[in-house]
Amino acid sequence: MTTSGRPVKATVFGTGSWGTAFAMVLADAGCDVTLWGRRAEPVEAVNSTRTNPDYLPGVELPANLRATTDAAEAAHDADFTVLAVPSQTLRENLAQWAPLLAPGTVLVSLMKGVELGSAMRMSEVIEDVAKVGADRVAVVTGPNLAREIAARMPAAAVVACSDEKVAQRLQAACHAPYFRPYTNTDVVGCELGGAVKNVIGLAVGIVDGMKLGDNAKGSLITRGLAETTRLGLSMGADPLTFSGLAGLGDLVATCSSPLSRNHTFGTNLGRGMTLQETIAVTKQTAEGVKSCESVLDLARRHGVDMPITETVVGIVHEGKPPVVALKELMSRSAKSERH
Ligand SMILES: NC(=O)C1=CN([C@@H]2O[C@H](COP(=O)(O)OP(=O)(O)OC[C@H]3O[C@@H](n4cnc5c(N)ncnc54)[C@H](O)[C@@H]3O)[C@@H](O)[C@H]2O)C=CC1
Ligand SMILES: O=C(CO)COP(=O)(O)O
Repeated sequence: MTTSGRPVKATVFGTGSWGTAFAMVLADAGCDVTLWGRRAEPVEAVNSTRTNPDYLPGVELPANLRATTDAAEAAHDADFTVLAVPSQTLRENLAQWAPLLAPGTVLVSLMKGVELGSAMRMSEVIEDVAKVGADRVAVVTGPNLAREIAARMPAAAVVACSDEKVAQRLQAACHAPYFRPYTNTDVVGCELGGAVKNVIGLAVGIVDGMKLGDNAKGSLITRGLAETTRLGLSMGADPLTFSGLAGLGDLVATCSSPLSRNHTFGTNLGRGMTLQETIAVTKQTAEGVKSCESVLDLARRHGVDMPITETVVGIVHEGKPPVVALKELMSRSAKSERH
């Protein structure tokens, strides 16, 4: 309930896997939820059959969740405006929605990417486009594979906002029996954890596809977290964030799960599929494919060495064969683990 005595109103823009699953979490936590979709078909399916067959087949959605294609209707009066579109289209999408936003609404990013060109994190894009301060922007992240959440399997998550009180309000709004959110005020670290783990997930997928074993996987996860932490430190993040849900937690889930699109994308490449073939069989957003370039851009702007990210860019965008890329990664000059 809000202080005015009515249920918390949340709107989720994006009827993809995570947008729909998180709308379900909010509804199960007692919010009055509206889901906005650009296509009429999934919106009608949500309203008439309580399903979203394209993105969450077999999942029955709660009754206190309705969908619309009308952005003004969706945005009206929302306490929380949740954004769940691909990272690279957020700027263009939000520019259309910004004039419709409810005064005082908190904008919540579900996205795990970095904008190409500007190298901006999603919360920065939101502040820029919606012209709101950091205290009105929150991030939800952590080990939250949408299909598991939609099956109401247990998970913890992080809700991050520079204003702890806002994070606590969002925490209360999305705390469902199977979804346990923790607050954090380190927005930079939480966002970097999510965006970079998609890149490391691609690398681990490639190694899995090449059947290189679990030592290789453990090594990549650990060194992947080391380079994420290096980048985070250079950008003012709290290093502890990376050993939490937004860092290690998310990395472990993605790198072990066949449900992860980034991991699966990498596995297909590692098995020998070409980039074009892999893109053709990938029906949903695998953010790391584009964000590996913007993460590398960010690393270069901050003078940080990110060899695994660089290797992924080489394979995904420069046509480097995985065997060659791996050989180069392994033959880098010897270093201290603290580097
Ligand atoms: N699926 C998952 O398990 C999780 C995903 N995320 C993040 O959530 C974000 C959204 O991912 P998903 O919902 O999984 O993606 P998805 O691929 O399942 O859905 C994307 C949604 O965006 C819409 N869309 C695509 N292009 C668009 C455009 N140009 N304009 C407006 N809408 C457009 C699609 O119609 C769809 O509704 C990503 O940043 C992802 O990294 C975060 C945690 C879990
Ligand atoms: O971020 C995710 C889980 O927390 C989902 O990962 P994928 O985008 O790789 O499916």
